[in-house]
Amino acid sequence: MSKVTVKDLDVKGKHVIVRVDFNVPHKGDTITDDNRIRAALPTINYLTENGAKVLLLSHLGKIKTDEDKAKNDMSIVAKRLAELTSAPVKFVNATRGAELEEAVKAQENGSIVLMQNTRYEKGETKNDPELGKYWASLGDAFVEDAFGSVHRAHASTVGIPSNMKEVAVGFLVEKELNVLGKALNDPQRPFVAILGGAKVSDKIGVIENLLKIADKVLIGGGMSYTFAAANGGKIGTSLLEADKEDLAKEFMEKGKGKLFLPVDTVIANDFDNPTDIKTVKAGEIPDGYMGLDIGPATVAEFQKELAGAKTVFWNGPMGVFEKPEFAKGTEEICKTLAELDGATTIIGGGDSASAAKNLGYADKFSHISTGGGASLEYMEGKELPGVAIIPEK
Ligand SMILES: Nc1ncnc2c1ncn2[C@@H]1O[C@H](COP(=O)(O)OP(=O)(O)O)[C@@H](O)[C@H]1O
Ligand SMILES: O=C(OP(=O)(O)O)[C@H](O)COP(=O)(O)O
Repeated sequence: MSKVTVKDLDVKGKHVIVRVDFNVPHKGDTITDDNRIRAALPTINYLTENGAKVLLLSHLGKIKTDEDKAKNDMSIVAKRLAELTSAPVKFVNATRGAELEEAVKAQENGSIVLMQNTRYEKGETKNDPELGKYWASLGDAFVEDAFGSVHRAHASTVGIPSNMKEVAVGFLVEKELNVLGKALNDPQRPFVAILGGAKVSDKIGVIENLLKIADKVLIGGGMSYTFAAANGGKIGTSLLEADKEDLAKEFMEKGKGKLFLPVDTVIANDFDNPTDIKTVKAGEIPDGYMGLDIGPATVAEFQKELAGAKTVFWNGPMGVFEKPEFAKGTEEICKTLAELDGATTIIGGGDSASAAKNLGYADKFSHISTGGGASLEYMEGKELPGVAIIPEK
């Protein structure tokens, strides 16, 4: 079974609304990573080259105050998009009303209108039925290509397609579903998952599901200390979610033989100003010290478990990789994955994707998802509302 795709639509001369994820990191007016804009280009260019009149919708940032609005003006994305595509791009500083409607009406075949930030509308994140219906009225067809946002049931991701007949996924969503879907439903084995990051509570669903599906689950990062504590280890002032210790115990019980935890850890006396850094065995952290990275013995152990893997899914750094003193574990794991022979290697967005990019290994991975939250929810086995709303062929 596969979803209706943009290729199944007759788009010539039609107004096609495309929900993209242009939620790009930016400092002031400068976009610091334009990957999400580039990732949407195959769909955008296909549509313009085939004579569609394209209306692009996206959110940018989280909008609570007027200051948030000013900081997340979509016009900065319009400028970058115009540099990346040969189709004409018109930015409309409105999310509804005459200016937007007239700009859409005046479109020539093969042109693009990019609307202001969808979250300038309060009804967007509430999936206000009136808003979804109104946006749907601006087009003849709808294409869902915002993979990073398909776990959100918002007016632009779910409201619009619920009000339209001609709906499809774009090439980016199609590719993400193919790669992640293969790992989840029919992985080449051995399938090894590496999970890190700060908190167990953010990763409960994914640990649970991957313990069922993967052959091995390797756990590092801040969340590994809750497991160490649950094992009766000493963890000093490391990150601890005491209310998740029982769950960690349950995971260790269920995952016997396939769940691997750090055997050593890099510790420091202070997070902000570490003056004493050393490596100790896991569960033997002295009082007043905190664990901030996996140690070299853990790297070696994880490398052993990764040897021969045919599918790898990685989400979450192994330590506080933003600080060079505690980045080694994440760097070594990233390098190991980049060098794995004949394996499908997938990064589930977020900080692990930034780490791979910063280290210059991005092109060594089979797939780096454009969605952090979305890829995690998918790997948890959850239904993604923005995908569910698009029919199967
Ligand atoms: N041992 C640790 N102690 C404190 N924070 C940690 C530790 N290991 C990793 N982190 C932090 O976890 C954060 C990333 O976690 P998370 O958001 O769950 O990952 P991702 O974005 O890849 O899903 C990073 O900011 C990193 O510094
Ligand atoms: O950046 C995003 O999510 P991600 O950081 O989980 O990849 C998406 O654009 C969704 O944004 P949101 O979490 O504000 O709804």
